[in-house]
Amino acid sequence: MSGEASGHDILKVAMPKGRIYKQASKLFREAGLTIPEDFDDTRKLIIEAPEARMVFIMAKPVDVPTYVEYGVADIGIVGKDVLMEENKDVYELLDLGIARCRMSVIGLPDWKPVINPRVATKYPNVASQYFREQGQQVEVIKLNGSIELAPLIGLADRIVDMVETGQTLRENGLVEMETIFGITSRLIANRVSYRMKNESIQSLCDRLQQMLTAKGLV
Ligand SMILES: Nc1ncnc2c1ncn2[C@@H]1O[C@H](COP(=O)(O)OP(=O)(O)OP(=O)(O)O)[C@@H](O)[C@H]1O
Ligand SMILES: O=P(O)(O)OC[C@H]1O[C@H](OP(=O)(O)OP(=O)(O)O)[C@H](O)[C@@H]1O
Repeated sequence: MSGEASGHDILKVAMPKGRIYKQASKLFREAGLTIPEDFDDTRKLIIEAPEARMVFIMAKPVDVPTYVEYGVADIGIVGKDVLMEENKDVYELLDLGIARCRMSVIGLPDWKPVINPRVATKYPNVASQYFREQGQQVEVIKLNGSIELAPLIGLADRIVDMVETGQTLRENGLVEMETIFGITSRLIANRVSYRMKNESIQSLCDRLQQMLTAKGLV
């Protein structure tokens, strides 16, 4: 029987450490999966959930598509922002409706157009593509966090970053100029795993989808 697709395959799931994973584990539990009690507090990086027939791999969010593309994880949970930036060869299966925010162009309220403006961002591919499509030539500067600092201290004219409540913008006197796209977390799958473990992956998708629909989340 080995290698055959069945509804009982163990799924290796890449989970993003940080702000998404408590929301994701809540979703899994609401879909009826048994996730270990200490899951939300542990520092372990590989966590077995035998009753759910899953093994969780606790990854840095931006690395989730890499684990899934290489097949060391069958499926993963990741923000649309990371999917757009990383452009990996994975299937996007489901919109989980969690960690909702948006990718925007942000600047100081008195911003004036300049030739070849500098744009700071954690998402250089997203920013380059956006400004290219707008027909604007910009210099993109990659930062890894506290992106809102860049226009405040003169490193960049504008930034491309995520906005959720708008609190970070308000507290730093910045304004949202344009929204590029909306963001939620997605369930993704490795292409081979999706074929080989189709029944297990499809059954998980169905359970999650039913629960999300019942809760009106997507
Ligand atoms: N303010 C926010 N509101 C809602 N969702 C957000 C917000 N910021 C980020 N996200 C979503 O959560 C994902 C993970 O964000 P998080 O801040 O945990 O990761 P990270 O900053 O990449 O991790 P690390 O801190 O380890 O570098 C993002 O890819 C995005 O989809
Ligand atoms: O609209 P808000 O609710 O204020 O949320 C938006 C902020 O959240 C994220 O930052 P994060 O907390 O990940 O910090 P970092 O960019 O410094 O890593 C994002 O980069 C914004 O700065």
